[in-house]
Amino acid sequence: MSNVHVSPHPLVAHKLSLLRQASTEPKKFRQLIKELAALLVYEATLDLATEPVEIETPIMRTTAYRLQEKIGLVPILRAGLGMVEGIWELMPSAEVWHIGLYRDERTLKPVEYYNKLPTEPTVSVCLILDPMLATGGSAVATVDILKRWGAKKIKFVGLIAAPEGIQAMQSAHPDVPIYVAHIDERLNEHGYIVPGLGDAGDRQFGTA
Ligand SMILES: O=P(O)(O)OC[C@H]1O[C@H](OP(=O)(O)OP(=O)(O)O)[C@H](O)[C@@H]1O
Ligand SMILES: O=c1cc[nH]c(=O)[nH]1
Ligand SMILES: [Mg+2]
Repeated sequence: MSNVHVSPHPLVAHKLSLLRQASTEPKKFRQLIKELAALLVYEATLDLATEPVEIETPIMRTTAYRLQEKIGLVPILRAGLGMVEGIWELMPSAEVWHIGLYRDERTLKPVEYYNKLPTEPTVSVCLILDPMLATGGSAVATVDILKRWGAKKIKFVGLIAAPEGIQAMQSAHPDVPIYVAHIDERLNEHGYIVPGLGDAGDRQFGTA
């Protein structure tokens, strides 16, 4: 589990408790996803490389540090979309590359329906965004796509994971660190995370 990071932050726990509640309506749900994504990405980017840059403050010339790496945000449609905005506010120069996958309700296997990655990787770090890591099928498929594309450094940033999803990611892609707010108990017979929060896409987009 050394590559799995569960946020220790009390604000994350607090906001997650609000997000889980069935009574939280879509507008509030979207706001919480945005805020949680920003808090989690702070933890997921602690090891990004910086480089020195000479700058002029109003007082004197000095050496400051700027990000050296080009970051790509890769939201898995639909539910991952809600995580983009909060992170983009912190990293406005990040590129956003969408991957469209839905989980077949019967087989629980991911079905790809959208991929508009350019032919060559344009970023040095890819942050996959998806609130839910359930069986792990969607996350594993997205890492497969990004690795085939040529991405070298990939991280997964989510909100709630099931032990089954962590296990699947770690056996398929042990090199990809996982950042989440919480690891829940298990999956139910429909592949939903228990206790979870229900369907993250439906709850954001009001389609339940
Ligand atoms: O780990 P897995 O078992 O693959 O499940 C997780 C996936 O399921 C949800 O997407 P869903 O298929 O509901 O699509 P949606 O975001 O369009 O609602 C979720 O946002 C993940 O992408
Ligand atoms: O609990 C789950 C599992 C998959 N997708 C969701 O949105 N929620
Ligand atoms: Mg869904």
